[in-house]
Amino acid sequence: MPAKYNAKYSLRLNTYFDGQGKVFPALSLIIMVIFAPLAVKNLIIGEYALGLLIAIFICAFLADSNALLKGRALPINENIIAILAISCVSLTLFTLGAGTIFWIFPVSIIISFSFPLITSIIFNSLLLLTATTYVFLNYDVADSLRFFFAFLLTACAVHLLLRQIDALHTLLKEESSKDALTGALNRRQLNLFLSDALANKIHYHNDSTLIMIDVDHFKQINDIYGHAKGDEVLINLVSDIRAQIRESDLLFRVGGEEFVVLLPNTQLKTAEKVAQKLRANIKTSALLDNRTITVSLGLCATGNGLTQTKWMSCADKALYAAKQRGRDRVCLYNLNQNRIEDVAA
Ligand SMILES: Nc1nc2c(ncn2[C@@H]2O[C@H](COP(=O)(O)OP(=O)(O)OP(=O)(O)O)[C@@H](O)[C@H]2O)c(=O)[nH]1
Repeated sequence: MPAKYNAKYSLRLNTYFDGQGKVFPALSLIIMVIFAPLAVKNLIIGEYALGLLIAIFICAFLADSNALLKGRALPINENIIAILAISCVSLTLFTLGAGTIFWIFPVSIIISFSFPLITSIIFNSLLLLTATTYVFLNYDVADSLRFFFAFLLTACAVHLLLRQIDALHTLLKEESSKDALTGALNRRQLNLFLSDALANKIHYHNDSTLIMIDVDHFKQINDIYGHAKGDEVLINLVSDIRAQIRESDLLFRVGGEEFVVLLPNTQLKTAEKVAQKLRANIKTSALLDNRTITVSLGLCATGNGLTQTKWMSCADKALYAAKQRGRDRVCLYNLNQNRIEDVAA
């Protein structure tokens, strides 16, 4: 996956929504409604320290939520927010008494949803320790045990639920990034990776090369052998290309019988050899019994001032030229001289 997906947001709950930052602002509204009156109440009854702590927690949470909503880095570390929340509910429990013990549960659930597993175990253990200590000091051992296991059961149930959500989320992301027929990455992914490759060129001067591949006379294959056989050819073609390229190279399906291979950190000269290898290999592969299938390929490497659209259009022009010049060949778009050249076999 491109770095874009993970870089900005470390909060678990937010990653389910692709970092759109809408979950925490909603939570902050709920926290305002619940915690603001509690802060005011404590200040009125003279519990200034607790009142102030709750007010600080609300402000910190609002600041982070606002940053998430605007797509900025968190001004206050999320671990500090969690420690503030734990301190607030624990101190409230010790100050206002057993009636406030119920707040431990929603705070624990929010922590589980927000933090990676190990961090949430640490924070929840802290919460459990302080609350059980309160019950033990004010009630008896049996009540302490009852509370301890009720909390543990809640935490385990939430954890199991989160594992399911995580698995489904991963599956959904994978499915939505791939073409259903061939399993190649889809066009949306191509746009993300192209912009990463262009950024790489701008910041680190690393070249990448785009190879556009189109099956020759594919309509004939469909017409003669049927659509199902045509599909089979596309599936075989993808596994054939995959077998020829490196792990770090990326294969996308961008149209019916049109594919793109992105070779990150690869200069044009190397890409020319890869393209010729792909062409020769596909020609000799048994993609469809008794029939030789060929492809035409268009190449374009990153250049200065290149945009995503221009990059794709130059590779497309090279592919079009390869078709025009007789198919089963590789052409490249020379950005320096703005012209299309044949790539020697
Ligand atoms: N089997 C199958 N066929 C598809 C799929 N997507 C598009 N096609 C077919 O691919 C064919 C593409 O035909 P054209 O664009 O005319 O290109 P071509 O016949 O390959 O000719 P050249 O590209 O000029 O060599 C069309 O007949 C489409 O119906 C698909 O998912 N499966």
